Parts: sequence; C-alpha cells; structure tokens
Amino acid sequence: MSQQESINCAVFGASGYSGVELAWLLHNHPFFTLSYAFTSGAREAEPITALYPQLNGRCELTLQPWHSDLLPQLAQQVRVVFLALPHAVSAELAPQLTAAGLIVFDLSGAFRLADARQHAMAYGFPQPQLNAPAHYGIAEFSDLQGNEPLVAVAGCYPTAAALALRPLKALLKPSSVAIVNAVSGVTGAGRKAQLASNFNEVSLQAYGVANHRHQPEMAQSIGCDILFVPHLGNFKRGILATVYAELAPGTTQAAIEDSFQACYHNQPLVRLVGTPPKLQQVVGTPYCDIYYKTHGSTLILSVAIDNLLKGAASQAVQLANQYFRLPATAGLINQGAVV
Ligand SMILES: NC(=O)C1=CN([C@@H]2O[C@H](COP(=O)(O)OP(=O)(O)OC[C@H]3O[C@@H](n4cnc5c(N)ncnc54)[C@H](OP(=O)(O)O)[C@@H]3O)[C@@H](O)[C@H]2O)C=CC1
Ligand SMILES: CC(=O)N[C@@H](CCC(=O)OP(=O)(O)O)C(=O)O
Repeated sequence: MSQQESINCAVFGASGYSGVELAWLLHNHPFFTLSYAFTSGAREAEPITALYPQLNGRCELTLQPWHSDLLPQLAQQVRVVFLALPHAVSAELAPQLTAAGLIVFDLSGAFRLADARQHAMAYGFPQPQLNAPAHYGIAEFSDLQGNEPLVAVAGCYPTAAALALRPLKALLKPSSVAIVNAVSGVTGAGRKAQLASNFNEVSLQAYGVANHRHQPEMAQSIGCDILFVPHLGNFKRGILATVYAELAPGTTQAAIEDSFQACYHNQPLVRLVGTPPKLQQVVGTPYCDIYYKTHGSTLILSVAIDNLLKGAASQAVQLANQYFRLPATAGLINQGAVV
C-alpha cells in the first residue's frame, strides 16, 4: 500500500494493560490512525493520561466509554478494531463488529480454539458463532490474505511455547509429550484488582497446573501433546518459558539449527540467541528470543517474550501489518512500552 494511505482503527479495552499498549503502538504507527480508544460503559470519558500519567505530553488521546449505539458511527469511520477485552465480552461484541463490516483483531481467547468442546471447557461459555472461521494468529506462522474477518491473536504463553517448539515439530519423538514450564509477570493478570495479583500476595507460585486454558491452545498450535505449568512471578512484565521435549533418535544439532533457520531467517522479530535469554532483553520490545540446548535425546528450549507486547499488543499489530501487506516491523521497533 502507498505511504500516504492511513488505516483508521479503534481499540476496545484501551484503559486496560494490553489495550493501552495497543493504543500507544497505534498512536505512533506510520500507517494506522487511532480514531477511538474505548473503555467499558462504566467509566466517564477522560484523557488517557488520567490513567497513565507517563503519557503526559506524549499522547492526547481521550478514553471514551463504549455503548452499542456508537456502532453505526464506528463502522462508518474505521476499518479495523482491536479488542483487548475479557473473553466473554469479546465473544459477544466481535460478531456484531464483523457483521458491521469491521475487521477484528481479538486479543481474547474467545475465538482461539477450533474445538467447540475444548472451548466450552476452557472458557466456560459456548463458542461464539461467526459467519466465517476465525484465523488463529501467531504472526510468524500466519499468512494473512487481507480478507479474513476476524483474527484471534494467540495467547501469551502459547505464543512463547509455539515460537520455540513448532519449527522443530518434525524432529520430535512421535507421540511424546512436551513440557512447558513458564513464569509470567503480574501484568498478565490484567489491571483489574484481584487478591491474587495484590502486591502483598504475589510471590512465585505455580497455578492452573495442567489445567490452564492455554494447554489445549498450545497443543492445537504446536500439534503435539503438551503438559503446561504456568507460574506467577513477582515482577511486572515478561514471560520466560522453559520447554522440554524428546527428540526423535538420531536428531542432530545441525538439524535443529536448520529447522530454526528455515522458519525464522526472514522473521525479524524472532531472535535465536546463544545464551539463555533474560527477560530484560525483551521487556518493552516486540521480540521473541529463543535459546536451545540438547541433553542426550532431550531438547531444552528457553524462550522469552514481553507478555503485553509479543504476547498481546505488538503481535496484534504485527498481524495487522501482515494483513495490510506492510513491513512486519512497521510501528513496532523503538516504541517502548507504557505500563
Ligand atoms: N495481560 C496480558 O498479558 C494479556 C492479555 N490478553 C488478553 O487481552 C484481553 C485484555 O486483557 P488485559 O489487558 O490484561 O485486561 P485488563 O483487565 O487490564 O483490561 C480490560 C479492559 O476491558 C475493558 N472492559 C471490561 N469489560 C468491558 C465491557 N463489558 N465492555 C467494554 N469494555 C470492557 C476494561 O474497561 P474498564 O477499565 O472500563 O473496566 C479494560 O479496558 C483479555 O482477553 C486477555 O486475555 C492477551 C494476551 C496477554
Ligand atoms: C499471570 C496471568 O494471570 N496470566 C494470564 C494469562 C494472560 C492472559 O491474559 O491470557 P491470554 O493470553 O489468553 O489472553 C492467566 O494465566 O490467565
């Protein structure tokens, strides 16, 4: 597309953590114009700086409460909407938005699982119906054509696990189970107050052991059985995942390296690194850093992303870049982060 055209867009959930990161990226994006930044209807309109004073002098956006009466006006004025909403809210709203002709990038889990029964078990409500199937989006594995009505942006932990393991799928021992141990910062739980994310309560603890909703999403995305144990860590942002998998007999280091190179040599936002990544090298960036080592026939991967960026907002923008045939990194490098 030409440099002059600008794509009008809106962010829902812009008062929340992943929504404000989206709003900031789109506010600074060379090819998108952020026309609306919505909150729930429970708020009054207010400047984004009232919630995020770190944006003072840098961002004049007004947060507006969403009401369904605004839909006709929205559909006339914008082409693309980004939803950073609770799963059940996306499930109800997204079909209305696509029916109004809007292109939807949904950061929730409402449309990620292909299997209706798995979806109901993981999310506790029936799978929402769309006129066309949702496209499950991990940017590096997607080939968006620009005619998909809804992109279900992958979950944060599944993004990290799939980027590490999926390129090596053909090298794994058939029917083995891959183990994903991951630690997330507290922003993964969102901005709303909850006891579990209270400063005094957060330590380092496993949760959702082998029954987290991301376990079936990882299995769907990677294509093998997964055992997933997430942990909540006492830091703000970032996900560090350690993945263990059994390699097929005779798998060489060269085969692993070749598989990664084949997958990522043209992917600027995945970096294969020679030492285990630290969270601080990815936090505030759209990158995913991957390290690997073998121990006998066991493959060990260490992977790091920013949960609010590569795990949410920057991945959504990366997918939108792909949708509109823009460079993968457009509007993503050197933007920093808000939260
Ligand atoms: N946090 C993370 O690391 C990641 C989050 N996600 C997904 O992104 C989505 C948002 O998560 P997160 O940013 O953490 O959540 P937050 O709790 O930080 O923000 C939620 C946002 O949704 C808005 N909202 C809530 N209910 C409604 C409603 N009925 N109508 C309109 N707006 C509403 C809130 O507005 P208000 O302030 O007015 O209540 C707020 O802006 C979730 O689906 C989550 O699973 C995906 C990947 C990573
Ligand atoms: C630390 C923490 O609570 N993390 C969240 C995952 C982040 C998130 O919001 O999930 P999605 O990527 O599916 O949207 C959780 O475990 O539910």
